[in-house]
Amino acid sequence: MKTAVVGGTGYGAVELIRLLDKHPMVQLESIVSHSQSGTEIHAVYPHLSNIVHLTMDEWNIQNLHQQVDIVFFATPAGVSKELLPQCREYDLQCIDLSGDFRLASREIYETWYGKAAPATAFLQEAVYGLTEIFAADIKQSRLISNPGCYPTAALLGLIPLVKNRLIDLGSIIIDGKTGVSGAGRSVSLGTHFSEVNENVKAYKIGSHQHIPEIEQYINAVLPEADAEKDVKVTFSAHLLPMTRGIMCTMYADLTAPVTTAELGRLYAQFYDGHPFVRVRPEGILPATKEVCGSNYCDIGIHADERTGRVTIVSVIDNLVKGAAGQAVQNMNVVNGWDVTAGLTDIPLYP
Ligand SMILES: NC(=O)C1=CN([C@@H]2O[C@H](COP(=O)(O)OP(=O)(O)OC[C@H]3O[C@@H](n4cnc5c(N)ncnc54)[C@H](OP(=O)(O)O)[C@@H]3O)[C@@H](O)[C@H]2O)C=CC1
Ligand SMILES: CC(=O)N[C@@H](CCC(=O)OP(=O)(O)O)C(=O)O
Repeated sequence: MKTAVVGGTGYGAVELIRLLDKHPMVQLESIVSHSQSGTEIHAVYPHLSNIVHLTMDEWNIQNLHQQVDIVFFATPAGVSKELLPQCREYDLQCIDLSGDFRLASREIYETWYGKAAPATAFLQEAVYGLTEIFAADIKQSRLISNPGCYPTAALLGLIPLVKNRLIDLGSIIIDGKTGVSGAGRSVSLGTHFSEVNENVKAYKIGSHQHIPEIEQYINAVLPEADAEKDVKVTFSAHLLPMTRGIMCTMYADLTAPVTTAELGRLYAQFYDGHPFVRVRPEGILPATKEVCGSNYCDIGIHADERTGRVTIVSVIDNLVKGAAGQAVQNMNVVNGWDVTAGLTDIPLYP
Protein backbone atom coordinates (compact mmCIF):
# COMPACT_ATOMS: atom_id res chain seq x y z
CA MET A 1 0.00 0.00 0.00
CA LYS A 2 1.09 3.56 -0.58
CA THR A 3 1.44 6.13 2.17
CA ALA A 4 1.77 9.88 2.61
CA VAL A 5 3.14 11.85 5.55
CA VAL A 6 1.79 15.35 6.17
CA GLY A 7 3.87 17.85 8.20
CA GLY A 8 6.98 16.72 6.33
CA THR A 9 9.69 18.77 8.00
CA GLY A 10 8.70 18.03 11.61
CA TYR A 11 10.17 15.48 14.01
CA GLY A 12 7.13 13.21 14.00
CA ALA A 13 7.19 13.13 10.20
CA VAL A 14 10.89 12.37 9.92
CA GLU A 15 10.47 9.52 12.41
CA LEU A 16 7.58 8.19 10.31
CA ILE A 17 9.78 8.43 7.21
CA ARG A 18 12.49 6.36 8.98
CA LEU A 19 9.98 3.66 9.94
CA LEU A 20 7.99 3.59 6.69
CA ASP A 21 11.14 3.38 4.58
CA LYS A 22 11.89 -0.10 5.87
CA HIS A 23 8.31 -1.31 6.33
CA PRO A 24 7.78 -4.49 4.29
CA MET A 25 4.17 -3.77 3.31
CA VAL A 26 4.17 -0.09 2.31
CA GLN A 27 5.84 2.42 0.10
CA LEU A 28 6.25 6.04 1.11
CA GLU A 29 4.85 7.87 -1.90
CA SER A 30 4.42 11.47 -0.76
CA ILE A 31 5.72 13.83 1.91
CA VAL A 32 3.45 16.85 2.19
CA SER A 33 4.92 20.10 3.49
CA HIS A 34 3.13 23.32 4.28
CA SER A 35 6.36 25.38 4.39
CA GLN A 36 8.79 23.65 2.00
CA SER A 37 6.92 21.99 -0.86
CA GLY A 38 9.19 21.66 -3.90
CA THR A 39 12.24 20.97 -1.70
CA GLU A 40 13.82 17.53 -1.55
CA ILE A 41 13.50 16.01 1.90
CA HIS A 42 17.25 15.37 2.14
CA ALA A 43 17.88 19.11 1.75
CA VAL A 44 16.06 19.59 5.08
CA TYR A 45 17.31 16.36 6.66
CA PRO A 46 20.73 15.44 5.22
CA HIS A 47 20.73 12.12 7.11
CA LEU A 48 18.20 10.94 4.49
CA SER A 49 20.63 11.61 1.59
CA ASN A 50 20.83 8.73 -0.93
CA ILE A 51 18.10 6.90 1.00
CA VAL A 52 14.85 8.80 0.55
CA HIS A 53 14.48 10.39 -2.89
CA LEU A 54 11.31 12.46 -2.52
CA THR A 55 10.54 16.07 -3.27
CA MET A 56 7.96 17.41 -0.85
CA ASP A 57 4.47 18.12 -2.19
CA GLU A 58 1.99 20.80 -1.31
CA TRP A 59 -1.35 19.71 0.11
CA ASN A 60 -3.65 18.79 -2.76
CA ILE A 61 -6.31 16.23 -1.99
CA GLN A 62 -7.20 15.79 -5.68
CA ASN A 63 -3.69 14.47 -6.36
CA LEU A 64 -3.16 12.76 -3.04
CA HIS A 65 -6.21 10.51 -3.17
CA GLN A 66 -5.03 9.11 -6.49
CA GLN A 67 -1.53 8.47 -5.17
CA VAL A 68 -1.97 6.89 -1.74
CA ASP A 69 -4.10 4.64 0.46
CA ILE A 70 -2.95 5.77 3.92
CA VAL A 71 -2.27 9.30 5.20
CA PHE A 72 -0.35 10.07 8.40
CA PHE A 73 -0.78 13.54 9.88
CA ALA A 74 2.19 14.80 11.91
CA THR A 75 0.97 18.38 12.18
CA PRO A 76 0.34 20.69 15.14
CA ALA A 77 -3.05 20.74 16.83
CA GLY A 78 -5.68 22.44 14.70
CA VAL A 79 -4.34 21.35 11.29
CA SER A 80 -5.59 17.79 10.76
CA LYS A 81 -9.08 18.81 11.83
CA GLU A 82 -9.17 20.84 8.57
CA LEU A 83 -7.32 18.41 6.25
CA LEU A 84 -8.30 14.98 7.47
CA PRO A 85 -12.03 15.30 6.62
CA GLN A 86 -10.99 15.84 2.99
CA CYS A 87 -9.20 12.47 3.06
CA ARG A 88 -12.20 10.74 4.55
CA GLU A 89 -14.30 11.88 1.57
CA TYR A 90 -12.15 9.51 -0.49
CA ASP A 91 -12.15 6.83 2.23
CA LEU A 92 -8.38 7.08 2.73
CA GLN A 93 -7.08 5.47 5.92
CA CYS A 94 -6.03 8.30 8.25
CA ILE A 95 -3.73 8.18 11.26
CA ASP A 96 -3.41 11.46 13.14
CA LEU A 97 -0.51 12.05 15.50
CA SER A 98 -1.93 15.31 16.85
CA GLY A 99 -4.44 15.75 19.64
CA ASP A 100 -7.27 16.91 17.35
CA PHE A 101 -9.42 13.76 17.49
CA ARG A 102 -8.46 12.29 20.88
CA LEU A 103 -11.03 13.99 23.08
CA ALA A 104 -14.66 12.99 22.67
CA SER A 105 -16.03 16.31 23.90
CA ARG A 106 -15.66 19.41 21.70
CA GLU A 107 -16.00 21.57 24.78
CA ILE A 108 -13.16 19.81 26.62
CA TYR A 109 -10.91 20.06 23.52
CA GLU A 110 -11.61 23.78 23.25
CA THR A 111 -10.88 24.35 26.94
CA TRP A 112 -7.54 22.48 27.00
CA TYR A 113 -6.25 23.22 23.49
CA GLY A 114 -7.63 26.77 23.20
CA LYS A 115 -8.76 26.11 19.61
CA ALA A 116 -12.01 25.34 17.83
CA ALA A 117 -12.74 21.60 17.95
CA PRO A 118 -13.25 19.31 14.95
CA ALA A 119 -16.79 18.49 13.82
CA THR A 120 -18.61 16.00 16.05
CA ALA A 121 -19.05 13.45 13.25
CA PHE A 122 -15.27 13.02 12.98
CA LEU A 123 -14.80 12.86 16.74
CA GLN A 124 -17.35 10.06 16.76
CA GLU A 125 -15.65 8.24 13.90
CA ALA A 126 -12.16 8.46 15.44
CA VAL A 127 -10.81 5.50 17.39
CA TYR A 128 -8.11 6.05 20.01
CA GLY A 129 -4.96 4.26 18.90
CA LEU A 130 -3.59 2.93 22.16
CA THR A 131 -2.89 -0.31 20.36
CA GLU A 132 -2.55 -2.77 23.23
CA ILE A 133 -5.87 -1.71 24.75
CA PHE A 134 -8.11 -0.82 21.81
CA ALA A 135 -6.90 -3.13 18.99
CA ALA A 136 -10.37 -4.59 18.43
CA ASP A 137 -11.81 -1.13 17.68
CA ILE A 138 -8.71 0.00 15.76
CA LYS A 139 -9.09 -2.97 13.40
CA GLN A 140 -12.52 -1.70 12.30
CA SER A 141 -11.52 1.94 11.94
CA ARG A 142 -10.33 4.18 9.10
CA LEU A 143 -9.64 7.19 11.35
CA ILE A 144 -7.13 6.50 14.09
CA SER A 145 -6.34 9.16 16.63
CA ASN A 146 -2.86 8.31 17.83
CA PRO A 147 -2.38 8.87 21.59
CA GLY A 148 -0.22 11.59 23.09
CA CYS A 149 3.24 10.62 24.30
CA TYR A 150 2.63 11.01 28.05
CA PRO A 151 -0.80 9.31 27.88
CA THR A 152 0.76 6.30 26.13
CA ALA A 153 3.27 5.76 28.93
CA ALA A 154 0.79 6.61 31.69
CA LEU A 155 -2.16 4.56 30.46
CA LEU A 156 -0.14 1.43 29.67
CA GLY A 157 1.28 1.64 33.20
CA LEU A 158 -2.03 2.26 34.99
CA ILE A 159 -4.66 0.26 33.11
CA PRO A 160 -3.80 -3.21 34.49
CA LEU A 161 -4.37 -1.88 38.03
CA VAL A 162 -7.51 0.06 37.09
CA LYS A 163 -9.10 -2.92 35.33
CA ASN A 164 -8.33 -5.19 38.28
CA ARG A 165 -9.68 -2.67 40.84
CA LEU A 166 -6.38 -2.71 42.70
CA ILE A 167 -6.02 1.05 43.22
CA ASP A 168 -8.07 3.82 44.76
CA LEU A 169 -9.16 5.74 41.66
CA GLY A 170 -9.09 9.04 43.54
CA SER A 171 -5.42 8.70 44.44
CA ILE A 172 -3.60 8.58 41.06
CA ILE A 173 -0.55 10.82 40.69
CA ILE A 174 1.50 10.84 37.48
CA ASP A 175 4.93 12.41 37.50
CA GLY A 176 6.01 12.77 33.87
CA LYS A 177 9.44 13.61 32.46
CA THR A 178 10.24 14.18 28.83
CA GLY A 179 13.07 14.99 26.46
CA VAL A 180 13.12 18.09 24.29
CA SER A 181 12.11 16.43 20.98
CA GLY A 182 8.63 16.19 22.51
CA ALA A 183 8.24 19.88 21.83
CA GLY A 184 8.82 19.44 18.08
CA ARG A 185 11.43 20.98 15.80
CA SER A 186 10.54 24.63 15.90
CA VAL A 187 12.69 26.83 18.04
CA SER A 188 11.39 28.33 21.28
CA LEU A 189 12.83 30.05 24.31
CA GLY A 190 11.88 27.20 26.64
CA THR A 191 13.65 24.54 24.60
CA HIS A 192 16.90 26.11 23.47
CA PHE A 193 20.16 24.62 24.71
CA SER A 194 21.08 26.97 27.54
CA GLU A 195 17.55 26.85 28.96
CA VAL A 196 17.42 23.05 28.99
CA ASN A 197 21.00 21.95 29.58
CA GLU A 198 21.88 21.21 33.26
CA ASN A 199 18.28 21.95 34.16
CA VAL A 200 15.02 20.26 35.11
CA LYS A 201 11.84 22.25 34.73
CA ALA A 202 8.21 21.60 35.60
CA TYR A 203 5.73 22.99 33.08
CA LYS A 204 1.99 23.30 32.35
CA ILE A 205 1.13 22.18 35.89
CA GLY A 206 -2.65 21.80 36.11
CA SER A 207 -3.12 22.85 32.49
CA HIS A 208 -1.41 20.18 30.40
CA GLN A 209 -3.55 19.02 27.45
CA HIS A 210 -2.78 15.39 28.29
CA ILE A 211 -4.72 15.56 31.59
CA PRO A 212 -8.20 15.23 30.00
CA GLU A 213 -6.85 12.60 27.59
CA ILE A 214 -5.52 10.39 30.38
CA GLU A 215 -8.74 10.84 32.35
CA GLN A 216 -10.99 10.09 29.37
CA TYR A 217 -9.29 6.78 28.62
CA ILE A 218 -9.04 5.65 32.24
CA ASN A 219 -12.78 6.29 32.48
CA ALA A 220 -13.27 4.38 29.21
CA VAL A 221 -11.79 1.16 30.60
CA LEU A 222 -13.31 1.16 34.09
CA PRO A 223 -14.71 -2.20 35.13
CA GLU A 224 -18.48 -2.39 35.52
CA ALA A 225 -18.33 -1.98 39.30
CA ASP A 226 -16.60 1.42 38.86
CA ALA A 227 -18.48 2.51 35.74
CA GLU A 228 -20.22 5.41 37.49
CA LYS A 229 -16.97 6.97 38.67
CA ASP A 230 -15.44 10.04 37.05
CA VAL A 231 -11.71 9.58 37.58
CA LYS A 232 -9.47 12.64 37.86
CA VAL A 233 -5.70 12.45 37.98
CA THR A 234 -2.87 14.70 39.09
CA PHE A 235 -0.32 14.94 36.28
CA SER A 236 2.88 16.99 36.33
CA ALA A 237 5.15 17.37 33.30
CA HIS A 238 8.91 18.01 33.53
CA LEU A 239 11.41 18.86 30.81
CA LEU A 240 14.82 17.16 31.10
CA PRO A 241 18.07 17.76 29.21
CA MET A 242 17.80 14.79 26.85
CA THR A 243 16.63 14.46 23.26
CA ARG A 244 14.29 11.46 23.35
CA GLY A 245 12.42 9.66 26.05
CA ILE A 246 9.51 9.82 28.46
CA MET A 247 9.29 8.42 31.94
CA CYS A 248 6.07 8.41 33.91
CA THR A 249 6.51 7.54 37.56
CA MET A 250 3.05 6.93 38.96
CA TYR A 251 1.67 6.53 42.46
CA ALA A 252 -1.65 5.29 43.82
CA ASP A 253 -3.10 3.82 47.01
CA LEU A 254 -3.61 0.06 46.85
CA THR A 255 -7.09 -1.28 47.66
CA ALA A 256 -5.74 -4.63 48.84
CA PRO A 257 -2.45 -5.86 50.31
CA VAL A 258 -0.57 -7.19 47.29
CA THR A 259 3.13 -7.88 46.81
CA THR A 260 5.42 -6.68 44.05
CA ALA A 261 5.76 -10.27 42.87
CA GLU A 262 1.97 -10.64 42.57
CA LEU A 263 1.70 -7.38 40.62
CA GLY A 264 4.57 -8.48 38.37
CA ARG A 265 2.65 -11.64 37.51
CA LEU A 266 -0.55 -9.65 36.91
CA TYR A 267 1.19 -7.24 34.50
CA ALA A 268 2.99 -10.07 32.68
CA GLN A 269 -0.34 -11.83 32.17
CA PHE A 270 -2.14 -8.62 31.16
CA TYR A 271 0.43 -7.89 28.44
CA ASP A 272 0.95 -11.49 27.36
CA GLY A 273 0.77 -11.53 23.55
CA HIS A 274 1.65 -7.82 23.32
CA PRO A 275 5.25 -7.76 22.12
CA PHE A 276 5.82 -4.04 22.65
CA VAL A 277 5.13 -3.98 26.38
CA ARG A 278 7.93 -5.47 28.47
CA VAL A 279 7.44 -5.91 32.18
CA ARG A 280 10.61 -5.80 34.27
CA PRO A 281 11.24 -8.50 36.89
CA GLU A 282 10.87 -7.60 40.59
CA GLY A 283 13.48 -5.12 41.78
CA ILE A 284 14.40 -3.89 38.28
CA LEU A 285 13.09 -0.58 36.98
CA PRO A 286 13.21 0.59 33.37
CA ALA A 287 15.20 3.59 32.06
CA THR A 288 14.53 5.70 28.96
CA LYS A 289 17.74 4.57 27.24
CA GLU A 290 16.44 1.01 27.29
CA VAL A 291 13.67 1.90 24.81
CA CYS A 292 15.38 4.66 22.80
CA GLY A 293 14.65 4.45 19.06
CA SER A 294 12.24 1.54 19.59
CA ASN A 295 8.52 0.95 19.90
CA TYR A 296 8.76 -0.63 23.35
CA CYS A 297 7.01 0.53 26.49
CA ASP A 298 8.89 -0.89 29.47
CA ILE A 299 7.22 -1.06 32.86
CA GLY A 300 8.51 -1.64 36.40
CA ILE A 301 6.30 -2.00 39.48
CA HIS A 302 6.86 -1.73 43.22
CA ALA A 303 4.20 -2.41 45.86
CA ASP A 304 5.19 -0.66 49.09
CA GLU A 305 3.82 -2.85 51.87
CA ARG A 306 4.84 -0.16 54.40
CA THR A 307 2.71 2.67 52.93
CA GLY A 308 0.08 0.65 51.06
CA ARG A 309 0.95 2.48 47.86
CA VAL A 310 2.13 1.25 44.49
CA THR A 311 4.74 2.91 42.28
CA ILE A 312 4.71 2.20 38.55
CA VAL A 313 7.53 3.34 36.27
CA SER A 314 6.72 3.38 32.56
CA VAL A 315 9.15 4.47 29.81
CA ILE A 316 8.82 5.01 26.07
CA ASP A 317 10.59 6.84 23.27
CA ASN A 318 8.25 9.79 22.73
CA LEU A 319 8.87 9.81 18.98
CA VAL A 320 8.37 6.05 18.51
CA LYS A 321 5.84 4.39 20.87
CA GLY A 322 4.76 7.95 21.78
CA ALA A 323 4.13 8.97 18.15
CA ALA A 324 5.40 7.49 14.84
CA GLY A 325 5.98 3.90 16.02
CA GLN A 326 2.54 3.52 17.55
CA ALA A 327 1.09 5.08 14.38
CA VAL A 328 2.79 2.36 12.31
CA GLN A 329 1.66 -0.28 14.84
CA ASN A 330 -1.91 0.97 14.31
CA MET A 331 -1.51 0.83 10.52
CA ASN A 332 -0.42 -2.80 10.94
CA VAL A 333 -3.50 -3.60 13.00
CA VAL A 334 -5.92 -1.85 10.62
CA ASN A 335 -4.53 -3.73 7.64
CA GLY A 336 -4.29 -7.11 9.33
CA TRP A 337 -0.49 -7.24 9.11
CA ASP A 338 1.86 -8.59 11.77
CA VAL A 339 1.70 -5.98 14.54
CA THR A 340 5.52 -5.82 14.64
CA ALA A 341 5.98 -5.24 10.88
CA GLY A 342 8.59 -2.51 10.38
CA LEU A 343 9.03 -2.08 14.12
CA THR A 344 11.51 -4.75 15.12
CA ASP A 345 14.50 -2.49 15.79
CA ILE A 346 16.51 -3.22 18.93
CA PRO A 347 16.64 -0.06 21.10
CA LEU A 348 19.63 2.18 20.50
CA TYR A 349 21.94 1.69 23.49
CA PRO A 350 23.93 3.39 24.96
N1 LIG B 1 7.29 15.22 19.17
C1 LIG B 1 6.69 14.27 19.89
O1 LIG B 1 7.33 13.58 20.71
C2 LIG B 1 5.23 14.02 19.74
C3 LIG B 1 4.42 14.80 18.94
N2 LIG B 1 3.07 14.56 18.86
C4 LIG B 1 2.22 15.38 18.03
O2 LIG B 1 2.54 15.13 16.67
C5 LIG B 1 2.37 16.32 15.90
C6 LIG B 1 3.70 16.64 15.21
O3 LIG B 1 4.67 16.88 16.21
P1 LIG B 1 6.17 17.21 15.88
O4 LIG B 1 6.55 16.56 14.60
O5 LIG B 1 6.94 16.95 17.08
O6 LIG B 1 6.08 18.78 15.63
P2 LIG B 1 7.03 19.68 14.73
O7 LIG B 1 6.79 21.06 15.18
O8 LIG B 1 8.40 19.14 14.73
O9 LIG B 1 6.43 19.47 13.28
C7 LIG B 1 5.14 19.80 12.87
C8 LIG B 1 5.17 20.11 11.39
O10 LIG B 1 3.87 20.44 10.96
C9 LIG B 1 3.93 21.38 9.90
N3 LIG B 1 3.12 22.56 10.20
C10 LIG B 1 3.37 23.51 11.11
N4 LIG B 1 2.40 24.45 11.10
C11 LIG B 1 1.54 24.07 10.16
C12 LIG B 1 0.34 24.61 9.65
N5 LIG B 1 -0.16 25.74 10.14
N6 LIG B 1 -0.31 23.96 8.68
C13 LIG B 1 0.18 22.82 8.19
N7 LIG B 1 1.33 22.24 8.62
C14 LIG B 1 1.98 22.87 9.60
C15 LIG B 1 5.38 21.78 9.75
O11 LIG B 1 5.94 21.02 8.68
P3 LIG B 1 5.77 21.46 7.15
O12 LIG B 1 5.88 22.95 7.10
O13 LIG B 1 6.86 20.75 6.48
O14 LIG B 1 4.41 21.00 6.74
C16 LIG B 1 6.01 21.33 11.04
O15 LIG B 1 7.36 21.00 10.87
C17 LIG B 1 1.93 17.40 16.89
O16 LIG B 1 0.54 17.50 16.89
C18 LIG B 1 2.43 16.88 18.22
O17 LIG B 1 1.69 17.41 19.27
C19 LIG B 1 2.50 13.50 19.51
C20 LIG B 1 3.24 12.68 20.28
C21 LIG B 1 4.67 12.89 20.50
C1 LIG C 1 8.51 18.96 25.75
C2 LIG C 1 7.09 19.25 25.35
O1 LIG C 1 6.67 20.38 25.28
N1 LIG C 1 6.33 18.20 25.07
C3 LIG C 1 4.98 18.34 24.64
C4 LIG C 1 4.49 17.02 24.14
C5 LIG C 1 3.09 17.15 23.65
C6 LIG C 1 2.78 16.46 22.42
O2 LIG C 1 3.48 15.62 21.96
O3 LIG C 1 1.68 16.86 21.79
P1 LIG C 1 0.23 16.29 21.76
O4 LIG C 1 -0.60 17.30 22.37
O5 LIG C 1 -0.06 16.05 20.33
O6 LIG C 1 0.23 15.00 22.46
C7 LIG C 1 4.08 18.82 25.78
O7 LIG C 1 4.31 18.43 26.93
O8 LIG C 1 3.10 19.52 25.51
